Order: sequence, then C-alpha cells, then structure tokens
Amino acid sequence: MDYQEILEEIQSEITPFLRQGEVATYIPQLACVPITRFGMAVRTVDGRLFQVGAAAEPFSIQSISKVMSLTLAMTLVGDGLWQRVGREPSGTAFNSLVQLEYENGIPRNPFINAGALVVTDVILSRLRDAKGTVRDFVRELSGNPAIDFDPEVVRSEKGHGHRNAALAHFIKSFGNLENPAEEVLDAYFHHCSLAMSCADLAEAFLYLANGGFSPATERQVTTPSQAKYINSLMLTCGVYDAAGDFAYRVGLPGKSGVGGGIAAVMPQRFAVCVWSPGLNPYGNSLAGTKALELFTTKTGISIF
Ligand SMILES: NC(=O)CC[C@H](N)C(=O)O
Repeated sequence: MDYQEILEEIQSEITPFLRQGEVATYIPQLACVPITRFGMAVRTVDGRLFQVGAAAEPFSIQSISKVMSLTLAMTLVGDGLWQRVGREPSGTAFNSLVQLEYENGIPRNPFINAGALVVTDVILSRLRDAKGTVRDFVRELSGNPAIDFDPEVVRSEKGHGHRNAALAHFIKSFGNLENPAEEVLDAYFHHCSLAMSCADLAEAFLYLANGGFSPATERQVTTPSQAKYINSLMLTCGVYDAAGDFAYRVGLPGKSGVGGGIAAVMPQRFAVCVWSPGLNPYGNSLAGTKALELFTTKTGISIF
C-alpha cells in the first residue's frame, strides 16, 4: 500500500475518535473550531506530498511553534542556550509552575511553556523583530508566504494568559529573562497564534527528517547534529507528560499544540502532520495521536 491509500484508510477509521477529545477552552478562540475537523499530510524527503481531509486548512499551531523558536535560538546562541533551559522531560503539564521554584527558574526543557518563554527571550535579545523573524522563518520553511499570525488568537491568549504571565514573571524573578516579561509574552503569544495547515507543517518540518537541510529553502537550516538534538528533545519532551505513551504507540519524535496539531518526523524518510482539535487530558490531539499510531503501524515505519 502506498502512503495515499494508508492516509485514506486512516481517515475512515478515525471517525469514532474525533469526538472523544475536548477542544481547548482556556484559550476561548480555540473553542470555536469544530471538533470533527481532521486532516493529515505526509511530505517525503524524496519530494512527494500525500494529504487527506482538511490537510490544506490553516489551524492554530500553538506549541508546535516551540520547535521553530528553539531552532532559531540554537542557531543564534548554540550550546549557551543550555545554561538557561534544561533538556529533561518534565513529567508535569505543559503550563505547570511547580518545578520552577525548586529548580531556580531554569525550566526543564524548551517545549514546556516555561522553557519556550526563555527561548523566546533569547531570540528577543538577539533579533530586531523576533515576531516577524519567526513568522518569516515558517513562511520560508513551508514555502508558503501567506502564513501569518491570527490576531483573534493573540487577543484571546492575552486576555486569558494569567498562567503564562505568572510563569514569565516567576522566571524573571530568578533573573532568567533579559527582557520585560510583557514583551516576552507578546512575542510568545504571537508565535503560538501562527495559522498553518498540515501540508504547510509537513513541509516546514522536513529539515528535521533531512539532517537539517530544508528542500523548500534549499539551505542547511541546522547542522545534522542540531537536527538530531531537536528530534531527541521532541521524542522525550514534545508531548509533555504523555511522552512515554506517545513513544510507545507512535514511535516517532513529535510536537503537539493545543490547537490539535501534531507534527512528527521519521529521519531520512518523511515529516507528517495531523490535525484534529479534540485533545486528550495531556493537551495533545486524541485522534491525532491515534492517527499517527495507525500510520506507523500500517506502514511498519518508526524509529524503533
Ligand atoms: N501546549 C500548547 O500548545 C500551549 C500553547 C498555548 N499558547 C499556551 O501558552 O498555553
């Protein structure tokens, strides 16, 4: 069976799972998306694109943007980044505050909110326009110049972002933010609000399947080692405290967002993105995780 047939099988088998999750409501704008939306796209290293369902429909990428922010921060400051953020799974929710106090404001990893706020601060200190640079970076990586922030989502996050504000100020109190907390939050919310489709994200993530070389940009975005580092971090930290279950079932490094997207990577082979807005209790797409599990099971391809 080729990838297209497999995607079509998954689309028909996924229906019972679509309503089992819950759409994120703590960012009210995300709750407006119908729970039955489903799309999936696979982009291969050898240049093929397969898609099914709403794979061309833009959605809020939310924490998937943490991969792009981390990539930029790694290329800007290299290993210095690890003075300010760790590389261990947190075992706590993506927006948890508990570890920060006894770990002195050093977030466990770059993919929980606390870690992404520090990464955003690193970018802000080094770029004249951090928001615009991240947006231009994803436009370039996906080959889609129409990608933009969703101002409604930014407003919705700002209006309800008390927990993120608490995290930013708490980190600042330990001296681990260089910029004002409000500026870091503004950039962070913008990055989360980027609207992209599964096809955009599968294309954008291809450099991670390809030793750091992005076909859309025809350039080496990261070194092969940096691509390995980012994939390793996605495997251990990309879906928060569901990392063990996700690795067991899917067997690929991946990054989720509360908009219901999950982007995952099979090194040397493909990048895949799935979107279904209903979330499991860990904040990862419930049907999206199932669809990825079906994909690696049906193809027999995973990193394990
Ligand atoms: N897991 C996520 O996608 C979280 C991102 C969301 N913008 C937040 O800060 O809470």
